[in-house]
Amino acid sequence: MKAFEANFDGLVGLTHHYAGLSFGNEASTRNQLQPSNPRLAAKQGLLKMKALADMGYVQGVIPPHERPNIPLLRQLGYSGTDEQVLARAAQHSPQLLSAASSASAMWVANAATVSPSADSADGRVHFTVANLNNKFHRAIEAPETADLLRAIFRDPQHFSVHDALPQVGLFGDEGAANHNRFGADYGDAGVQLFIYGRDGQQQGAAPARYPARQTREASDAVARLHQLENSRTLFAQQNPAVIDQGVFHNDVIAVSNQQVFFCHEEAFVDQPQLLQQLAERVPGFQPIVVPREKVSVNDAVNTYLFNSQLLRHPDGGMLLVLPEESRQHEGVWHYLTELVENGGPIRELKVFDLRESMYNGGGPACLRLRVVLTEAERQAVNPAVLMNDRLFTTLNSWVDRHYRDRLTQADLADPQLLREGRTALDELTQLLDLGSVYAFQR
Ligand SMILES: N=C(N)NCCC[C@H](NC(=O)CCC(=O)O)C(=O)O
Repeated sequence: MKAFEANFDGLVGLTHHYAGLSFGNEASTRNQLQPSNPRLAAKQGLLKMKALADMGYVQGVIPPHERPNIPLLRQLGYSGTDEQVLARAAQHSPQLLSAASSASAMWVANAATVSPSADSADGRVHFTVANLNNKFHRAIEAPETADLLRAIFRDPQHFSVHDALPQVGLFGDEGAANHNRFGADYGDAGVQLFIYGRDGQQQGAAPARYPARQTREASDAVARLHQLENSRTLFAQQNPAVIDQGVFHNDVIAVSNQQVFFCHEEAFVDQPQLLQQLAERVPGFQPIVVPREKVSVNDAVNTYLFNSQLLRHPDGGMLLVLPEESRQHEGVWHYLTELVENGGPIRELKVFDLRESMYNGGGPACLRLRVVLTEAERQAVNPAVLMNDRLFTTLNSWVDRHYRDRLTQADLADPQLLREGRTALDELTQLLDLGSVYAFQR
C-alpha cells in the first residue's frame, strides 16, 4: 500500500516559560527563570510547520494543553476559587505552580510512540501515549494527550490510541523520541527500533549523574500493544555515558528516516552490533555515523544537530531540518556542509530559528510527531488540524490576539493569565474542530 510520512507539530501554549523543571536536560537547567516570549515561541513553531507544508509535506497541528492545570492543583490540596487556588499554590510553591503550568506538551515527539498500519497485525495505526513518568510536569500530560490524539485520529477503524503505560518508574516511557522506524517504501512493513536508557529492574549499565527516562520494560510493552512482528522489532540501549552528558532523549543523538540512520558514534551500547543488525534487516541501509573528532557529544547537545528532521527530499535523497544553533557553531556547520558536498544521502540543509523552544531543550525533532499514513488514513484524520495557507493565517492571528510576549514564573499567579488561556483554548477547539476536549469546557 502506498503511504507517506506526515508530521504533526505541537502548538506552543500560552504559558510557555523557563522553570528548570527537567533535571538532566541542560538547557532547561541553564535557562531557569529567564523571561520567555510565548507569542514568539508559537510563531516560530508555526513558521516551521508552514514551511514544511509549502514544500509539499503533510503537516498537522497538535493543540496545547490546558495550563495552569487547576484540577491538578486542587488534587494537591489547594482549594477555594480558581483564583485562590492559583494564589495559594504560588505562595506555597512557585515550582509546583510552574510544573502545573508548563507548556511542555508542545514537544510532541514525547506525546506518543507511533507504529504505522503496515507493521501492526491488525492493520491499524497504533499510538501509545507516553507516560513521561520521570518528570512531574510531563507525567501530567498523558490523559490530555490521549484526548487530543483521539480528537485528531478519531476513526477507530484506522487508528488505535492506547492510554499511557502504568505511571511508575519501571515503565518510564518517553514516546517517539526514543523510537525509529526503518524501511524502503513507507507503505511496506518496516523495522522498528526501540531505544531505552535503562533496564527497569536495575540490571545492566545505567547513567550515574542524570536519569535514564525510558526503560526496556516500557519499550517491550509498547511493541506488544502495537502488535509488531518480533523479527522486525529491535531493542537497543542508549549509551549511559551520553545520558550523563545531557542526552536525555535518543533524538538528541540520532535521527532516522527510511534507510538512513544519522547518529553519533557514541550513541548506543554495542553500536557496531546494532548497526550490523540493522544492515541485515533493512535492505539498502545507509548509516551516517558522526565521529567524535568531528562533533563531540557536548557540541551535539549544545547545537542539536541530531535533533533535526530527516525528511525525504522531493528530488530524492534526504533533507535535514536543523535549528539555527547548528549553523551558529562553526565546527558543526562545517561538518554538515561537508556532508552535503560529499554527495551522501543528505542533499540539503534547512535551518529554522526555534530559540524559544531550544532554551528549554526542544529542537525541530522534539516539536514533531511523525505518523506514516496511507491515503485512506489521511482522509480519516480530522481535516481541521492540517496546515495550509488559511490555517496558518488563522492561527497566527489567534496567537496575536491571545498570547503575551513576555512571561516569568511570577506571572503564572496572575488570574488574568488563566482567563486568557481558557478564552484562547475555547476558541481553538472551534478552529480545529476538536469538540470539548479541555476540562474547563466540561
Ligand atoms: N527531545 C525531545 N524529544 N523533547 C525535548 C523535551 C524538552 C523538555 N523540556 C522541558 O520540559 C523543560 C521545561 C522547563 O524547564 O521549564 C523535557 O526535558 O522533557
